[in-house]
Amino acid sequence: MTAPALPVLDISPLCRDAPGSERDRLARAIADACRDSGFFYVVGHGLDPALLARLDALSRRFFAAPAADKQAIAMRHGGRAWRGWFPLGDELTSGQPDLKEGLYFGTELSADHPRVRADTPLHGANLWPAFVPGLQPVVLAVMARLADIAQRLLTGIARSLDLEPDYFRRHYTGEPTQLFRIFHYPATAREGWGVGEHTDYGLLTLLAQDDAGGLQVKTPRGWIDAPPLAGALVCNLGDMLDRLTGGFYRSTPHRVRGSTARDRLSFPFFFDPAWDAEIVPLPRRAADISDDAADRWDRASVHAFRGTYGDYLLAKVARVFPALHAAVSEQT
Ligand SMILES: O=C(O)CCC(=O)C(=O)O
Ligand SMILES: [Fe+2]
Repeated sequence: MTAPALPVLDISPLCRDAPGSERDRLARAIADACRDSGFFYVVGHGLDPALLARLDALSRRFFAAPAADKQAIAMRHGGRAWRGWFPLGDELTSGQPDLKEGLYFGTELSADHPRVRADTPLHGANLWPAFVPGLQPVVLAVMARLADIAQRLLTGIARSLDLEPDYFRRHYTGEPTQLFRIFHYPATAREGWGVGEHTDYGLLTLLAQDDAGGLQVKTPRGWIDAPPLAGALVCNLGDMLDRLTGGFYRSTPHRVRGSTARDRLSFPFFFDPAWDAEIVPLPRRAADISDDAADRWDRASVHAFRGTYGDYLLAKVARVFPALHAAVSEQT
């Protein structure tokens, strides 16, 4: 395997009681990575490889099942919670059908949670496939671990911006919005993208991937591959860090090649601000907002956005799943 072009950061100083000097050194490396491409690998994160291997095996069992079985948990059954399975071609990340199928999960909320009772979109219970009973505990365990890693990583990002380490947790991620997806890119002779060019919507994405490869990142030096690196997670910044920092840190466009020779599985986890958090620039970043709407993949300025993270996310979801969004909106 050739050495990856993206930096590899050992975040273990954030996961144990490391001396301040070690954390400062890591914060400087985080700042460099965030100022450059906004994509980096993390190691020393403590996610148990055996747990990931189990997730991989169970996911393969799910996707290998006939479509009729998978239909039992199709996203339309998830209603406004936006959970469940969607088939190949249903998601339009950048206006074109992606060559992937997938499972959507989020924070597990029961029917008596106030936001579920209020019919808040994207809130509710997950849908679990009865024919892969082991998936539920494994997905929930992986999500809990990734949330802890993301929260710690945000303390490093805060330090890299000269903020108090718990700045993000205090202001944005005390009650984070968390989305977890399992994507299957079947080997196909069809022309197209596995996922079209886009930026992620929230704060941080942590991605585990199998060894097939296909993820590509738009760096200041052009498109490069982000190949799998054993034991590492890929981390990238989302639109909300771009918005909060006035463009000092950017959400970086990326895409996934359509799989040709073999299938690919990936496991992105999105760690985002609280649903009702108002997203305004950080105190010392408001003065020098640099807008890049003209260069962005969707020509939409993240800096012109006003409102809560929930508003932002919902508008994005409506664009990538227009048919489902229309159907779900009609039910209300
Ligand atoms: O599958 C991947 O490697 C990336 C997926 C992705 O970019 C996303 O879901 O936002
Ligand atoms: Fe993405």
